[in-house]
Amino acid sequence: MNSFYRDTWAEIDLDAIYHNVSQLRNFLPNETRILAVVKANAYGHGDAQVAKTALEAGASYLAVAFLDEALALRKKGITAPILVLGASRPNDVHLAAKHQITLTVFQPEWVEQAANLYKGTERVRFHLKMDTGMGRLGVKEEAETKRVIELIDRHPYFSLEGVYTHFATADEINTDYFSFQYHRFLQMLEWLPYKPSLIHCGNSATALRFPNKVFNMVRFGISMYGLSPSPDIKPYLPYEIKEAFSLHSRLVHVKKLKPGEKVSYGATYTAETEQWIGTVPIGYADGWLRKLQNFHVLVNGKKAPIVGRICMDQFMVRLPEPMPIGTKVTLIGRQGDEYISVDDVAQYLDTISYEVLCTISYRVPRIFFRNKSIMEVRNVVLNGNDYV
Ligand SMILES: Cc1ncc(COP(=O)(O)O)c(CNc2conc2O)c1O
Repeated sequence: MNSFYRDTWAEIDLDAIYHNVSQLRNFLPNETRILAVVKANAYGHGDAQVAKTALEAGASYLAVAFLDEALALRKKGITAPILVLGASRPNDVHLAAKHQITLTVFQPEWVEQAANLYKGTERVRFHLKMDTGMGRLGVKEEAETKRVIELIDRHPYFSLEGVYTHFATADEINTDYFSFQYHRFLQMLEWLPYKPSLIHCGNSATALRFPNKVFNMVRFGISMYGLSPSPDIKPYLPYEIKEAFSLHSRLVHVKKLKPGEKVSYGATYTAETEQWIGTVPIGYADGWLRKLQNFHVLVNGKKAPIVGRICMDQFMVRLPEPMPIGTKVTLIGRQGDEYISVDDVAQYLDTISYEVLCTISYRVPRIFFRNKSIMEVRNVVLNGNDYV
């Protein structure tokens, strides 16, 4: 088990991941498959570890953003089907074939180029992306849709396994645009000369709010990590989900400031009274962003304000009382009766939980807990990303 040499770490509760996926498994009809979205290092939680846990809990498909992420999972021994949700290059189709990775298609020209370039005899699976109103990727017209399918079917080793769309507003209270996209999807599905085996449209919000509108597979992301797709729909979630991510550090320096003394770059903070200041070894290069100045962390179960500018690798807090070096600091998570959620950090930053999670950088080692005990430590700084 490799270690780390700065007292800052993230804790990933894989039991929470297992709980969230198995709850969805019980919530959905038995025939509806669960695809676990593990792109962006599983939203910062650890791609292979989350993938394995989600598969144990009932997921049967995985999804990533681009081909490199899929190849990385294969290198780490993941053999389950993987869908690349984003664009890929026609000349990389041989890699998808070799590693049994499913690609998203949405341009006739792409399929034509891939068919001309691919000389292998291994099967390549595709999911056709339909743009029903997300305005990002996908076919929009009947002619291009039929052309893509015709070109796939014409190739001896290409096969259309799935068709899908993505909703722009499934996490909003108002469902007008959601309904517009859903009905557009129904219309566009009528263009297909046949129904592929997998039809999917639902992200977490759709799966949890409209389980009867997901066809036969859901793409489960944010709520697998225990977070509501948005604060607005949190009261309407059908069952309890558990946050899997927490972030911790330890005080490395404690000092008493006299009135008038300053803290950090720009000397923007001035002690008005005699007070105790602690230094915490995590900064914006770890994804703990400068805009979090004046937010708070937890020390000895109490809130401690972040004072002065956040530095690249450290920040300072005003302590409620003198504390020893090594005192645990919780930036996201629980101490006693106090809790700082990913959503609290997102709200303070005027962003969303997804971005907070994905921003905690590779510099922060991840400690993985399963059955409430440490199963591994992943330190990318020291061991690179190939560490399994
Ligand atoms: C195509 C697609 N399907 C499913 C999901 C999972 O959604 P969920 O995490 O809400 O369950 C995403 C998330 N994609 C993004 C989430 O934030 N920005 C994105 O591009 C996605 O892009």
